[in-house]
Amino acid sequence: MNSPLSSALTPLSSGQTVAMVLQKNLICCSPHNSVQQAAQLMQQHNISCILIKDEQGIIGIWTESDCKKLDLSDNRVLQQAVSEVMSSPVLSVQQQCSTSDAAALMKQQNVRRLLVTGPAQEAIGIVTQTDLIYQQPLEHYLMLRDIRSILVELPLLLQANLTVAQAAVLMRQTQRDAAIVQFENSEYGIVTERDLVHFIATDRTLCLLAEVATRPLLTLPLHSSLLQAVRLLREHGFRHLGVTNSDGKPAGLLSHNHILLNMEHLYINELKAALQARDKALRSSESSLRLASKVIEASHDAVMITDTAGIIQSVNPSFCKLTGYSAEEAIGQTPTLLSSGKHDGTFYQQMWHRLQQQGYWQGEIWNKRKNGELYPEWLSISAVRGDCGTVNQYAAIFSDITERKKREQKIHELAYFDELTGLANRRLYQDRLEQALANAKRHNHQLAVLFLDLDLFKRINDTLGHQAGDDALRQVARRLQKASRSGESVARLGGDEFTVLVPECNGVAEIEKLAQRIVAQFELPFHIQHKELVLTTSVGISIYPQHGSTASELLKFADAAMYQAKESGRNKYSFYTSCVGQRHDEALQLEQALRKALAQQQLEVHYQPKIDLQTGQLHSLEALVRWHDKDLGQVSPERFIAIAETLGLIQQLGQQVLRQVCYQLQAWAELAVPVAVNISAKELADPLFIPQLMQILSETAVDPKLLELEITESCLLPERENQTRHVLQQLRQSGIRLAIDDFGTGYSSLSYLRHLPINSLKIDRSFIKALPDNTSDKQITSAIIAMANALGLDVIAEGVETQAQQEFLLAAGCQYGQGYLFGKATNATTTLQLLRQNL
Ligand SMILES: Nc1nc2c(ncn2[C@@H]2O[C@@H]3COP(=O)(O)O[C@H]4[C@@H](O)[C@H](n5cnc6c(=O)[nH]c(N)nc65)O[C@@H]4COP(=O)(O)O[C@H]3[C@H]2O)c(=O)[nH]1
Repeated sequence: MNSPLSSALTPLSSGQTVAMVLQKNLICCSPHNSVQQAAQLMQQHNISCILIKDEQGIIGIWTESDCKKLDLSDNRVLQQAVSEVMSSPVLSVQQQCSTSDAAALMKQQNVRRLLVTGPAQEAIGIVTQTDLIYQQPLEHYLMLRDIRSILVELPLLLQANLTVAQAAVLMRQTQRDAAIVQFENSEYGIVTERDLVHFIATDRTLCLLAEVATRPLLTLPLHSSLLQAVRLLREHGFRHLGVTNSDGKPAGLLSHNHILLNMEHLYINELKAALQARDKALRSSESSLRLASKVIEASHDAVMITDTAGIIQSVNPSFCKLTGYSAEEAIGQTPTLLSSGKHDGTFYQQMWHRLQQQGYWQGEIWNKRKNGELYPEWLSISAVRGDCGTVNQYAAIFSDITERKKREQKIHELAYFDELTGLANRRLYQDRLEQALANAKRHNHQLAVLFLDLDLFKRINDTLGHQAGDDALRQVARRLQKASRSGESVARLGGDEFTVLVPECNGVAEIEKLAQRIVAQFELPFHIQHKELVLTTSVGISIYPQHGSTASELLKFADAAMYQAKESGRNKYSFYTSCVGQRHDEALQLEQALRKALAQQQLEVHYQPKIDLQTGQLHSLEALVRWHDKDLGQVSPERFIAIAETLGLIQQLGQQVLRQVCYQLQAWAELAVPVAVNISAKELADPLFIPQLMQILSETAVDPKLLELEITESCLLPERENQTRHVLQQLRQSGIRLAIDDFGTGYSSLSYLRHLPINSLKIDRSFIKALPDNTSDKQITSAIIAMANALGLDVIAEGVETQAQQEFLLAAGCQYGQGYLFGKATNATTTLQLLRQNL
């Protein structure tokens, strides 16, 4: 049923059936009964209709409103058989019929009552429009509205001298179910359809209204609420009410029916509004749905909707992109389409169990793309329930987590592996060592730790740059892996330090072989940046349980043994002995003493002369730092300068030397002797170096031309070329001279030096040492001197110890020399004497 009423009543009386509201007192009469007899029965039972029943059952109905259809002026009509005036057939509904459907049927058939039948089609009662409407929650509507709010029809006003029959005619003609009767004394009464039944029953149809009409008329003012009107009607059991205007005159007749019809009208309007609101809500939820589907469409996550049997109903574009299947290929299939085969039946069973129990599952799962590629995904599945709570669908949302897993793997690798070489890092090595040690203790076997440090690696890093250094470390890692056997683990602890762990060994002989294999790996040159370089390593070895019983002891002792190997000439291996340990402790002592010496400015500068080879005259001095510790004695600068560099103390040390030299130059002002100072690469790279040097120069008022800075080739890192050139230019512009120290030991070419603002080259003493006998050294030295001269640079030979060396150098064109032949470095006082003699 789609009538407005049924729509109106459906939501308001949902769930109600006719059986709940019907009137069960069915009064029947025979078709042969007269109209008057039927009316008498109705009056007797105070009912508004009577059913006409024969042997077959109910054949018709006669109601109050049928009375006015009769010509009551003819008395014979009262004796007419009711079957002649009844309505037939009687419309009926089943008792289970909903009140809304019944209301709709009444409206459709324009009747006010329906017969209600039971399961065997037997008549069990009557339901009227009034019964139905009274089931609605009317109070709220009635209370809020007054009588004026409904259309009160103008009353049919009948004079009291009319007969009942005349009144019935007028009522029929005007289609009224009641009329106001006006009496002579301005009093009002009423006559209704129901009264007509009574008049028929009592044979008073020809009486005057003045005699039979009900009086006085029950009235309420227009402004009264409808609720008051309904209550009054119910109270009196009336169905009509006079409505008076402000002067008390009857302005209308309000019938029970009229109120109910209006209520119905109101219902419909209310319902229309409710339906409109519902439609609006629906539209907005549709637009929400559209929005949701757009979001799903645009989602970067793959979305797959299946029915409860797991059949794929829809997928979004990301699904197609991720899996490689088009929507057409996927829809209608089950998710096994994507199954990787990596998970067993139990996995999926648990997933479905959880879904059924909790309506939700999420986790990591491997699936397969259309091209067969397996990939990990993060999957969330939710059960989608309908309004009544039953699961209608499953929604699966997933994303490819390959990249995330790679990142996690990378993080894991970074935590345990060395990024540069791919070897185990210190942390992993430490873990492995602890584990191996526990194992060795449990099974009573030996274990060895080999500690490696590349010899002079810093030189590669410093002269060829970090890229070359990194290349070298990678190649070393590969060679160490080649030298070690399975089970032995190679790690890089940082810098140029490597370790090899032998978790189980049978004594020194076996480890010695491994150490030899490692050293041998370094026999062939390394190819780094198109250069062939020879790298060597020093290896220190400690063994459990002979040398130590904890991981830290074993590492410490292997490290100490490595130093021992280095000191005994590099490219060697050395087993730990207690005296090695002693040396290691000494290194620590040295560190502490150096810090103290710097803090207390205990370092002293000595001066070694540089001689003009042609004249034999002193040309200038080189400042060389000296440190005498009261416990350690005289410590060689090579040793403590290397320590100062690793401990980050070199800037402090350099500052102290420069300050001492400049104050000395100030003191020797009248001698105007140039002094060269060694500057390490780290000092030169320090942005504070120039400002601090300038500060010292201005503090001491020393002529910058008297100061020469000796820098090694390691200061000239190709990767810092621009910065270094800029610093050197600033120094040159201020008048300070620049020399390249230890020339020939690094990898810089003369053509490269040509672009730098330098004044002189110092040939490393290793080339001078074997002169003039060693032919290749002779050739190298001569070439350096010739090229330096060609470039307009001064050349000075270091470590000149013999007359022969001096003669060779002089013959080769070298202007200056420095070495024990001319004098060792001496303190300032002794140097001053020398200077005076020279003058
Ligand atoms: N065998 C031999 N050796 C000779 C001869 N003539 C000079 N020497 C030594 O050669 C080194 C020359 O200094 P270097 O090459 O700059 O090498 C220096 C320099 O690189 C560094 N150094 C010394 N003083 C300083 C300083 O104040 N600052 C910095 N950064 N480094 C310094 O320590 C290195 C070693 O200094 P020293 O031990 O004083 O060693 C000095 C000097 O005593 C000789 O005829 N035969």
